[in-house]
Formats: sequence, C-alpha cells, structure tokens
Amino acid sequence: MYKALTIAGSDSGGGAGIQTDLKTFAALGVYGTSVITALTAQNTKGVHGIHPVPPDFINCQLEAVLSDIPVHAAKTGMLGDAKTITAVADSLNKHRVSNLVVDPVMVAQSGDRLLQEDAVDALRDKLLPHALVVTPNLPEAEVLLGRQITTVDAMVAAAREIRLMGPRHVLVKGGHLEGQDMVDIFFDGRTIHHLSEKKLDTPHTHGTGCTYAAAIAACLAKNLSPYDAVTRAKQFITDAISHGICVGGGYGPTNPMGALLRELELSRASQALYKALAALQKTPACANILADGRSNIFYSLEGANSLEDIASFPTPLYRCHNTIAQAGDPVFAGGLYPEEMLLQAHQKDARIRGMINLRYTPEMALAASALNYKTVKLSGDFAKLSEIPEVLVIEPTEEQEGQIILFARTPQEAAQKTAGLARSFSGC
Ligand SMILES: Nc1ncnc2c1ncn2[C@@H]1O[C@H](COP(=O)(O)OP(=O)(O)OP(=O)(O)O)[C@@H](O)[C@H]1O
Ligand SMILES: Cc1ncc(COP(=O)(O)O)c(N)n1
Repeated sequence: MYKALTIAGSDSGGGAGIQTDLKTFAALGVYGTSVITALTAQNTKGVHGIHPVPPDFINCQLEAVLSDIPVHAAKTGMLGDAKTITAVADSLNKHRVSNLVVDPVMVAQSGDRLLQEDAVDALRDKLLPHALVVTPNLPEAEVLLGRQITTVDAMVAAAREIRLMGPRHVLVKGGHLEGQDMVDIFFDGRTIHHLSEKKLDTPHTHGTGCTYAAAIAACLAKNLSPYDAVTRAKQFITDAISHGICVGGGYGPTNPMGALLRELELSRASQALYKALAALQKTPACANILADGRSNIFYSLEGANSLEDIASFPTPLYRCHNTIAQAGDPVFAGGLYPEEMLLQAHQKDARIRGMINLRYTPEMALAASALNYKTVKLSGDFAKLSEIPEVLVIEPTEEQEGQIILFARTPQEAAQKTAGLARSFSGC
C-alpha cells in the first residue's frame, strides 16, 4: 500500500491540519502516518490556544515513523517556529524523503498566526530547498517575496521567483484573488500552467490549503508526476469544497470524504434500483400498469434532506417487448415527478425508502384495496397526511393526470407490491 506522512498541527475542530490530512490520504487510498508539531485549541471560528510540541519530541515521532515505515511522500503544514522547522528539515534530509510537499502555513483563515514571524527565514532557507512542491497561498507568497500580489500575472512572476528559493515545483494558490475563477499557477521550472475551476459559493473552506497539499502528497505517493499530482489534487479540493460541511458557527471545513461517500451512496442506490427493476421484469404484467412516460422507481438515502438524496432512473421506465426497460444508470435528483413525495414520505417515516408510481385507473385503486394494501385516496396536500400509506391514490383532475403511488421500505419491496397489484389486476 502507498504510504504518506503528514507533519502538521492538530486542529481540535477537525477541519484543518492533521485531521484533514489523514482524511485526505484515506480518501485517496493512501495509508497515512502523522507527526504532530503543535496542538491547537481551535474551532470553526478561530484559534483559542497553541501548545507547541517540543522539537525533541517532534524528532522522536519522526524517528519512530521513518525508521519503521518508509513513506512514498510527505507533507508539512503548521510548523510554528524556527526550531521546529530546523528539526523537521534535518530529519527529512537524513531519511532522504524526496517527495516532499511544503505547505508554508503562516496564518489561519480566521487571522490567527500559526508561524512565528521570525521563522520565515528558516522556512525559506532550510525547508524550501527540500521541497518537490511548495504551495503558498497569496498572503504566504507575499511574505516570502516581500511584495503584494494582486493579479494572475503577478502570481506567475511570484511562482518563478519562489522557485529560485530551491523548490523544484511551485504552486501559487489564488483562492484569495477576487473573481469567479479560482486560478492557481503551477511552475515546473520550464512551463507555467494555469489550473482553473469556477468559484463555489460556500463559506465552508476551512482547511482548503491543508486538504490540497495532502492530496498532492497522496498523489505523489501513488507515483503520479508532480504536474499530474497537482491537477488531480485541484479536482479533489474542488470536490471537497463542494461537499463542505456546515458545522460550527464559523467557516465549516472541506469534506475530503464527500465525493467518495457520494459515489458509494450512488452505487448502493443503483444496486437497490436495479434489484427492484429485476423484480418488476419477473412479472410481465407489471408493464401493463406503468404510467406512460411517467413511471419510475425511486430510492431515498437514509436521512435524506433534499432531492439530491433521492435516486431514480434518469428517464421514465418504458414497455419494451412485453417487459420493462430503462434508459440509463440511476442518478440523484433526476427531476422526475413525484420524487419530492418520497422525500416528504421519508422525512415523515424514516422506514420508507422506496417508491414506484403507476398509472391510475379506478379498477387499480380497487385492486389495491382488495389486496389489503393500506390505501389512502389523496384529497388535499400530501405533506399534510398524518401517516404514509402503502398505496396512495391520486385521482385525475382537470389539471393533472391520476396516479397510483406505492411506498415501501425498499424499492424492491415496492416492486414486489407492484407485481402483486399487476397480477391481481390482470387476473393472473
Ligand atoms: N470558494 C471556492 N471555490 C472553489 N475553489 C476554491 C474556493 N476557495 C478556495 N478554493 C481553492 O482551494 C485551493 C486552496 O485555496 P487558497 O488559495 O484559499 O489556499 P489557502 O489560503 O492555503 O487555504 P486555507 O487557508 O483556506 O486553508 C485553491 O485551489 C483555490 O482555488
Ligand atoms: C493546525 C492547523 N493547520 C493549518 C491551518 C490552516 O488552515 P486554514 O487556513 O483553513 O485555517 C489551521 N487553521 N490549523
């Protein structure tokens, strides 16, 4: 297994530093080891206190890890002071850790200092020359160069100059620049690359710099080239910000696990929906009770709180050679009526996670009652129903077509009920 090391501070709020680094390594499939340089008493609003770890004990941690677990890459984050920087640089040198990402953390997003002012020289002179990639944000690049950087052109010039300080590659991050495009500049000594993504409208960006640098280190550990590592990491940080977590009263953290968990949820949803489809296909009569161009199978994630948590096939089911077919793999928030009803049903009764909507005929409504399915005829607002029935009958009006909706604990159970209804309705 690929292994990486983070040398950084602990963020008690869980959003930056060691905590996000280890989550990022795990999300990218890399085994994470850690050397803690400082404990911070921190939350989403700011840093309440810093308890530095003595350099001797930082060395002790470095020796313990590196003498036993050879790592494929390492990253540094908050180092705090010049003595720590020297201890870390000496140890990385001794153990010949070559895939090193240096995130020159100086000030937290909240404005609290994380590196003593007189430690900047040590950072520049002792650590930057060992870096394969250094990742300053704009204020850090300004401190390193002693001048303001306010444009993309100035970021390009900064990347060239910072490279003269010794790192083999420089990534100047532009998250602090005004504008709708989030542009970073990557310089490999020959070519300037622009990495650009659209700005996401979210306040939950605590720990972005740490997550980004940890993702670069994880990708280097997996043998990607520095350019491929930063481009993959840029995609990773954008995803992690898009899944940012709303915790605390300040800036919530990025979510390194967000995209991965979403993929897992979609794959579980797909399995559940395909199982339900297979159950419908076993009973050919089910094709007779579909609502033309409107029937679908729906699946709700546990604890769903928006349509983004409701999956379905991307287009309605259709009859094909006497069976039922679908045209594409499941998606979340497919925009298909009546997905909102499953969301409301699940919010009212957490056991309900599957739904199928069918054609309305008065005979079908009668057949459902005859089968002893708990059936309710909708009159008024669905949201006002005190209990979710097994079968909801929506009679046609001048404005809308009628529909019969089956609710169940799983899509497969809804499909089995559909099959029961189809058999009884067709007299089989
Ligand atoms: N709102 C956003 N939408 C999309 N990408 C963003 C957003 N904010 C920051 N980023 C991206 O996140 C990465 C890190 O950003 P930034 O330049 O803010 O680093 P940083 O200051 O070290 O981070 P932080 O101090 O918040 O941990 C960059 O690639 C930046 O473009
Ligand atoms: C332990 C630690 N390390 C790094 C940061 C920087 O992250 P941010 O700039 O998002 O506050 C932090 N706040 N705390």
